Amino acid sequence: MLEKRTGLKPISEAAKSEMQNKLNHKCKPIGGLGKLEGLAVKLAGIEGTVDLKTQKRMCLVFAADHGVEREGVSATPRNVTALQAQNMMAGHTTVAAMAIANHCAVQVVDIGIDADLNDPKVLDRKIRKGTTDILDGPAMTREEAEESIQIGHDVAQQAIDDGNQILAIGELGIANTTISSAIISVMLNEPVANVVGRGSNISDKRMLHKIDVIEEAISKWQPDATDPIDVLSKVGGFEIGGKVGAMICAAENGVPIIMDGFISEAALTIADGLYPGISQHIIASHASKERGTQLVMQRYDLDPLLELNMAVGEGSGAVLVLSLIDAMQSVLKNMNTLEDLDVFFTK
Ligand SMILES: Cc1cc2ncn([C@H]3O[C@H](COP(=O)(O)O)[C@@H](O)[C@H]3O)c2cc1C
Ligand SMILES: O=C(O)c1cccnc1
Repeated sequence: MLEKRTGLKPISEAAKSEMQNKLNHKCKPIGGLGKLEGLAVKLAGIEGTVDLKTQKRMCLVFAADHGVEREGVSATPRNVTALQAQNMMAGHTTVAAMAIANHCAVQVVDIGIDADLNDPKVLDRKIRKGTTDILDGPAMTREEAEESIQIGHDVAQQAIDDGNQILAIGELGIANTTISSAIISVMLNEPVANVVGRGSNISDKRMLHKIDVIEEAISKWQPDATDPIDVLSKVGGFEIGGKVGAMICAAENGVPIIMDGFISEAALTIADGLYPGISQHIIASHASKERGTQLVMQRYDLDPLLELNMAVGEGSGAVLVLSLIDAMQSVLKNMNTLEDLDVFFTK
């Protein structure tokens, strides 16, 4: 199913230089808006126009459970995934609260929660009730890995067809910083200890155990870094596949997609393995507190806009970037140009 895709919409170099030119003519020092100028230029390149379309936005939150939670790698048990999924659609989690402040809709997608939710607000695209414990077997079959990507693609396409002009992606899944570390370690060929972090705030002792668990799983199943679906199936998670599919779909449609923290980083390594260069279509929001973040950003030539020391996930960092995008829209619309005011630089 992956081979049949049409390909990513090319980045418009013309729109990028037109946007930079526009910003250079605003009545401010050249480059004065720093990374915010890069953000506007990148958005123009993705959308293929300087008339940015950003008003209608949605955060897609892929939620799933993980067999490896049984190994004691997290600060809470797995039932928090289901609890937070419903709490989120009621408007009361971190990303839900921040989305309200940023005029962003939130849609939770149950792609593998280990519970019967029966909540009409949660989109039911469950593959199965959580992955296999990666110490007992591969997390999922190859078919399930492909299905997870297809679901993410379908859900993102629906969001775009419904008129959303910009997407943010988040997740829920107790133990998903463990599997994200495994994926990043394999895809970047980095020792596990260089990428792993404290997730939802675990102790030193638990973190050492987390490293052991990941190393054991990688050595047991030998995921092949040249085959991203193999990596996703052996040490991945359903919500990561969902994010991969959403990234691919957005890039095909020329719709900007804002990644969140560490779990998005793991998804990016898989998406880039399938579509090299896809990071040009993706906005990096914040630098997650997890250790591997800098390695991922460097590898894919990304420069996160925010450094807030956050470790929540859910899409919280991605949604915060919407306020920066709104600020740039206002700059583009309301600021005078140098010519309007007869200002010239002498340097
Ligand atoms: C109360 C609570 C709310 C959360 N919201 C997001 N996460 C985040 O933490 C989890 C990943 O961390 P780990 O790999 O350490 O389990 C995911 O559910 C992620 O969304 C939460 C975690 C907790 C505990
Ligand atoms: O960086 C993240 O995305 C993250 C960190 C801790 C817990 N959940 C997510």
